[in-house]
Amino acid sequence: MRIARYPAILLKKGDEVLLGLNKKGFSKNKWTLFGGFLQRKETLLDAAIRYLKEQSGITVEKAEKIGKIEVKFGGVQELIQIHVFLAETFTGEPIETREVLPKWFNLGELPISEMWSDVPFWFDQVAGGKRVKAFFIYENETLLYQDVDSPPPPPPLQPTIQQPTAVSPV
Ligand SMILES: COc1nc(N)nc2c1ncn2[C@H]1C[C@H](O)[C@@H](COP(=O)(O)OP(=O)(O)OP(=O)(O)O)O1
Repeated sequence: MRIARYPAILLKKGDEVLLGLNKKGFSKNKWTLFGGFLQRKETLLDAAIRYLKEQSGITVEKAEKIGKIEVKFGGVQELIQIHVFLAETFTGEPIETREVLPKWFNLGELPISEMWSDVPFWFDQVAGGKRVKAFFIYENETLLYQDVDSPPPPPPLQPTIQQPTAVSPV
């Protein structure tokens, strides 16, 4: 099965998140994270940052990989992998582009009815900084199946400490 990789970025400012209303494409008329199809020779992070800039005018220097959302549509031999990044430090003001209308939403007031139906199953976790891994199956626009998992954070990197070798008494 073909895998389509989509880097996407959630920008957070206090209790608000920036979403984009897509004016065209697969997610037309839906509010989504900023993102799109991964191009050749790009890392997921570089592409997520690029899409945010292109679609909203906002610049971020760093973002944390926080989720992997997999989506399968019935009858389509393709797995959509949305690689979600979270960013909380940015410069610039959102500007409308030809493709996307960006808008800040309070976390308690998301436009759920105008978002993909999988979003309520993982959005709060990601916005709260918790890692998430999820798999969804759609039939057309109807969500048929969901499996949501919250993997524990990776262990902190430990410096390798060389244990002193025991000296045997003479
Ligand atoms: C179908 O399930 C989806 N769920 C969620 N939560 N988000 C999705 C889904 N499909 C796409 N997205 C996200 C990925 C991106 O961040 C945006 C825009 O995606 P879209 O596929 O519309 O992107 P385009 O670059 O416009 O691609 P096309 O030109 O191929 O339509 O939504």
